[in-house]
Amino acid sequence: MRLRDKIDDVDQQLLQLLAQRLKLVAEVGEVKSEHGLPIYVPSREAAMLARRRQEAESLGVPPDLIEDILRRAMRESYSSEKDTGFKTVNPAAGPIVVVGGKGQLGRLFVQMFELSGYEVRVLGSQDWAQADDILAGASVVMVTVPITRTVEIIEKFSTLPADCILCDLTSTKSDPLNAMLRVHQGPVVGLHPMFGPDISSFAKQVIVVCDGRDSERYQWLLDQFALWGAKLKSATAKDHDEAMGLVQAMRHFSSFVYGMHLKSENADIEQLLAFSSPIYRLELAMVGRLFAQDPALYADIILSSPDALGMFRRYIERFSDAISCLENNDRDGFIRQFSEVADWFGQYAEQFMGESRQMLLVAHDRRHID
Ligand SMILES: O=C(O)C(=O)C[C@]1(C(=O)O)C=C[C@@H](O)C=C1
Repeated sequence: MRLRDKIDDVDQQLLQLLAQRLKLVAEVGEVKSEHGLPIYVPSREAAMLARRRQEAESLGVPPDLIEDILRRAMRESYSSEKDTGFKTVNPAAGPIVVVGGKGQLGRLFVQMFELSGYEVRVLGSQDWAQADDILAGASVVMVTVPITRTVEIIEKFSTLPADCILCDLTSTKSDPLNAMLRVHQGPVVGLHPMFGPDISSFAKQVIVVCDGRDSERYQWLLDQFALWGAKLKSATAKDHDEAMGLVQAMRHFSSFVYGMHLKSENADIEQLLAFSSPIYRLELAMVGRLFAQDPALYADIILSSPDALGMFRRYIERFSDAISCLENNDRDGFIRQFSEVADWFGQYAEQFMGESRQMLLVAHDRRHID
C-alpha cells in the first residue's frame, strides 16, 4: 500500500474513533441532564489529560498533540451535552420572562432556560401593552436590552410578583442594579456575561455576579448557570464597573482609534496581511473584528463607562511621555521603563508568552498558503 493510502486509512480510523467518542459523550450528556451534573468537570479533564500525556510520551507521541486533540474533542462534548438539556434546578419556579429576549444575547438565554425545562416568556419592545399578562406569576425577570435603555426599562416595572428574581445582563452594573433595587423589593442580582452571543456552550464562560438583595433566594438561578458550565465570579458593582473601564472601554476605544489610524494612513490591508507576523495578524484580527459589529453597541459601552474620558486622557499622556523619550533619543530611558513594566507584569509576562504561543499555533494551523 502506498504511504498516502496508509495515512488515509489511519485518518479514517481516527474518524471512526471520534464518532465513537461523540456517541459515548452523548450518552454521558443524557446521564448528566437526568442527574443534574455539570457538563464541565475540570477535575476529570485534568486527570484524563495528565494520563493521556503520560501514555503519549511512552509511545513517542508529543504530549501536546494528544492534549490539543482531546481539548478540541471536549469542546464538542460541551456543545453536544448541552443539546440533551439540563436538569431543572428549581422545578417549582414559575415562568422566566426575558425582557429583550429577541436580541442575540436574550435569545441565547431563552434557549438555555428552555433546555433546562422552564417555561420562558419573551417581553419584546412591541409587547408592553400585554406586559402585565406576560409578567404574571414570573419567577425570574431577566432584562437584556441595549445598555442605554436598561434603566428606563427597569423603571417601567411597577408590580412584579413579590418573590420574583429581578436580574439584568447589562455590561455596566451600578446604575442598573440601583434601578432594580428601587423598583423591586424582592431578590435582585446584577449579571454580566463576559462573552458574546455566539458561544456554542456556557462551559468555562464567566458570568460576573453583583449581589443586590436576598442572595439565598436567587441562589437557584446561579446554580442553574453553574450546571450549564458557567463560572460565576462575584464582585461589587463598583469594582466591576471600574475593571470594565480597562477591560471594555479602554480595549474597544483603543481598537477604534487604531482602526481610524489605519484608515487615515490609507493602509493597504492586503499588504499588511502579506507582511504580517502571526502575532500582528492576530492583532489585526482583534482590531478588525470590532468593525464587523454594531457601532451603536460599542458607542454605548464606551460612553457609559464611568471614568472613560479620564482614563483615555491619562493614556494619551502616557503616549506623549513615551514620545518624548523617543524625541530625546533616550534609549536608556525606554529600556528602563520597559523593564519597569516587565517587572510589574511579573510572572504574567511569561504566562502570556506561553498562552499567546498556543493561540498562534492554532491560528497558524488554519492558514492555507498556495
Ligand atoms: O466525563 C465527563 O464528565 C464528560 O462529560 C466527558 C468529557 C469528555 O469529553 O471527555 C467532557 C466534559 C467534561 O468536562 C469532562 C469530560
